[in-house]
Amino acid sequence: MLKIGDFQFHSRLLLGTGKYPDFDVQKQAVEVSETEVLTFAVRRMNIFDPVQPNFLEKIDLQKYRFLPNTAGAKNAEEAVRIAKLADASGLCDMIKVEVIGCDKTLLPDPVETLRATEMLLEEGFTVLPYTSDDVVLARKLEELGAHAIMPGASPIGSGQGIINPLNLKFIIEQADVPVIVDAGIGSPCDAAYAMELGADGVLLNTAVSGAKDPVKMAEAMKLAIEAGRLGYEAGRIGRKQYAAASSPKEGISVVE
Ligand SMILES: CC(=O)[C@@H](O)[C@H](O)COP(=O)(O)O
Repeated sequence: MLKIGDFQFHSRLLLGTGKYPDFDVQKQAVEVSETEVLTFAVRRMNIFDPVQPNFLEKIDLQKYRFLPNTAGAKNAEEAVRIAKLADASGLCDMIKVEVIGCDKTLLPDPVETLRATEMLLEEGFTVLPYTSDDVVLARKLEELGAHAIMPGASPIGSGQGIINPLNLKFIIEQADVPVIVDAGIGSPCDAAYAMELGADGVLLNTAVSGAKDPVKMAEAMKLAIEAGRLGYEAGRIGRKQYAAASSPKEGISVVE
């Protein structure tokens, strides 16, 4: 079970809703992924305009928890404003703090992310900050009271996978709240790797929505996250420099 604040989930996959070829493919991908948490950028979703087509019309709203993000915010005050807008829409169970500090890399602004997290916690939100893979910043976010920490694997939409597994491992080891690896996942092996490192979940979007077959990829991601988690729980073997025979001869009398 993945526990974030007051919520509990069977699925450890948090799925983004942007950039699908069309709403029908998106609906199928969401269903096949078995995700229980959908995330979307408040600025992109037509939550207040009933005339505009909206993906949310296609799905059973009761089946999901919503994690809107504050994409577009350049500072903490803007993030809080966007979060309140999301809250007013009724589609905000938790809020993902996303304060981008660099337009080229879309990496988060650490100072404003910290401030926004503090302000939103004071407002009573369940807060999941998207952060870089900075170990100290992750600890500070947790100390503030963040309900989960979401370090990036690599830049949003880059599909580069996990660039710094060591930092992710450090963040996971020190955290007492869930660690959700967010952004940059390119393929199922990246998602499985994140889970094998001990992550509690994975948030991804582009790897599914941009795949040649988003529905198949959604299923692949689901399976990869399950496999990675199982592998983590099973405990992998240690790495050795040299070979160790799979069928040891010790203790067996061999007739030559
Ligand atoms: C949808 C969302 O929240 C994205 O900002 C998120 O970070 C996913 O990134 P990828 O598209 O790289 O999976």
